[in-house]
Amino acid sequence: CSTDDNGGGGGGASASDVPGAEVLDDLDQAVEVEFWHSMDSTNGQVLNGLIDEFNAANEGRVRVTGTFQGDYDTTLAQHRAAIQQGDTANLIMVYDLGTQFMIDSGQTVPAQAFVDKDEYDTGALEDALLNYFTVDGDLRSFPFNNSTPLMYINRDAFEEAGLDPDNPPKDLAEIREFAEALTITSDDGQVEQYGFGAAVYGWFVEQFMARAAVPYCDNGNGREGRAAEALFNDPKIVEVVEWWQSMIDDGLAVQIGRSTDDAQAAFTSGRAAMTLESTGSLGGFLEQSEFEVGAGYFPLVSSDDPGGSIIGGASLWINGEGHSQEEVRGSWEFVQHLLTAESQSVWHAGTGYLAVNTEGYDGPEAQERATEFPQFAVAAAQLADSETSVNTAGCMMGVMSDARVAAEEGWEAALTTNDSAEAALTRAKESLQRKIDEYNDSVG
Ligand SMILES: O=P(O)(O)OC[C@H](O)CO
Repeated sequence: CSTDDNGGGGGGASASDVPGAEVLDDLDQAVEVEFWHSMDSTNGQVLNGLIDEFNAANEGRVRVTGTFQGDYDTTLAQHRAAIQQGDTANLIMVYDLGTQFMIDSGQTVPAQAFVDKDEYDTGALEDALLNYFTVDGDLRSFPFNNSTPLMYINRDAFEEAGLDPDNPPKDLAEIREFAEALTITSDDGQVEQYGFGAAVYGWFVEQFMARAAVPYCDNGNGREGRAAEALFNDPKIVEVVEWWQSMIDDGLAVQIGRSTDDAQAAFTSGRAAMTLESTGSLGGFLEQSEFEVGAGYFPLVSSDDPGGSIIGGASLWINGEGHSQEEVRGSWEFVQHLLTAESQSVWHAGTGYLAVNTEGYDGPEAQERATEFPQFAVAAAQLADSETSVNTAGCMMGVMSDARVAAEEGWEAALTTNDSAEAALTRAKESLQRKIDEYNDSVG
């Protein structure tokens, strides 16, 4: 989560001082490329299809082995351990929160080195994404599975409740209003369908703050200098957590906890008629739901918030340290395959992730999907509607993954103890401080 016009205050290595920055013209021997990623289920199948296609076209030259390493946190943790052991994969998918760490770690060949060497045309790549992954004027990683968060609805449930599925709720007050109509309780008092249910997921805290135009961390969201403090105990988030609590207390929302898998299951099983998730869940939702799935913009906290959303998902980093130049070249060739218009059409249509190469939207798979399911256009429209600002760029901080965990802990504590939302979030913020300080001391 970085933008060049925001200065890249977090700093880090430049394109020229990262190991392996010399990119070969071509390959003169066959190479194996180990690719660590976090895509499973529907998305994993689509990715495997793209890997197989590349391998078939490059037989005897480059062979990519993709391995699912677990969720984003787990993959990054494995990568940190691999750095210590000098045994990193050639190519790694790292989520938005790992961006600053990846830059600071100095293990990767900056994407810019490949672009410059091969005069690779980035013209078709989504501008907002290029901007997002550019720091100090250099593209640092390649966008691939990028997203914005959406409000998902069960269109059948909306129709049964007399609600218009083409107009999903836009803010917290409207979600509550809709949930009152959607919640169904049986004669014996059991809730058969909750109006709403979503995970206590720190990504949503980051997104609610962006939509309300408040920064997540200090020093211009970490872009004017290193972020030294998280700000997620902002009154806007206090309001979200209090609202969440009241939705559960009033029987309108199912209490889910921090598992996004549980939240997805609550939605696809019909237990919750509205949820919050990434556009990258759209393909899976369509596959797993027996009802018609609808999608709208991620909600505002209150109707007068300006809106905007932070780009989510992950990007691809090519490790240079400890790898031969042939492997680096092979990794780059595979990345180019993933970024073609043809691959992006398949990827977007299969998963719901943005087509990072915007020509992918014109591909046959993407066109067919768009005709059948207009929901596939919502994330791109939301991105286009988001003004680039320090808030929609997101916080740049080396311990962002710890910050997300702390925010979730504070939010969950407010839901499960007698602590007020403000007290729980403030305590969580304070518990994070030592990690921020230690990280900043370690990178100077
Ligand atoms: O579910 P994804 O891949 O869209 O990622 C969402 C968040 O950006 C992860 O930090």
